[in-house]
Amino acid sequence: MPLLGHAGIEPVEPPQVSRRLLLATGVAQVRLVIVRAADAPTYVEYGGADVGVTGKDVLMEYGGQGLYEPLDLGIARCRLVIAGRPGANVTARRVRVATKYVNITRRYFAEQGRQVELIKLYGSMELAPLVGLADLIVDLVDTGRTLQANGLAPLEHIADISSRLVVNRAAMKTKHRLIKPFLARMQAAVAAMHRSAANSGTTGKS
Ligand SMILES: Nc1ncnc2c1ncn2[C@@H]1O[C@H](COP(=O)(O)OP(=O)(O)OP(=O)(O)O)[C@@H](O)[C@H]1O
Ligand SMILES: O=P(O)(O)OC[C@H]1O[C@H](OP(=O)(O)OP(=O)(O)O)[C@H](O)[C@@H]1O
Repeated sequence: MPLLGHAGIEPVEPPQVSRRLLLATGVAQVRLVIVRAADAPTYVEYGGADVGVTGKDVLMEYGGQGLYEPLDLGIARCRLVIAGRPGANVTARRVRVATKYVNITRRYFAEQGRQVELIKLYGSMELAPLVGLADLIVDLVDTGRTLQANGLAPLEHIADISSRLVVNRAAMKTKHRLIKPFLARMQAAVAAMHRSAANSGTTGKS
């Protein structure tokens, strides 16, 4: 929201309070669509929204070639890792891995020629190794506090994650005159955020 504000886009009612999912803004041609992070690529690919914001983890899991990804917003930074009990045997012949990122996980292990059994979960992955549901998990880590609180540790790094701006391919062409200056303003807002984070000694995490 602060980055959008920087780019001159403010919703007329605060989304944290409103129950509306389609919000008017101060700019006549721009409305805000409120969806779950995991649904953002679908809305943008199929034209339910021209532009979207979502995590790189979501985009990697979604896959496909349907979206432009012109800007790293540099917020919501974290890492996608394999985690398990410290010292867990990650090269055992057949390990069970619990995650909501089944596509990423399948790809990652297949590229390394490692055989795994995937268990799809929708959240609280850290619980799975504690109750013997899985040997390993694939999940996001920021401070590491959630892993630590559950007696787990990061074992392998898969990817650095942050929020990205995505754009519908057709809209990029047909609404170029609206989208191009918007992208430029968002880019300037991200640069300004990084400058002020550097000056105040913070990292730009959300
Ligand atoms: N600890 C974290 N630090 C930084 N960014 C994070 C962290 N956890 C999640 N994110 C980012 O926020 C996005 C949404 O988070 P998460 O996957 O936890 O959604 P959720 O809680 O399942 O949301 P919903 O229930 O609305 O679907 C992630 O895709 C990721 O990019
Ligand atoms: O390393 P930490 O700083 O502890 O952050 C990691 C936690 O953050 C994310 O969960 P989130 O808080 O988004 O909750 P949810 O996925 O269960 O909704 C992720 O799934 C981890 O559980």
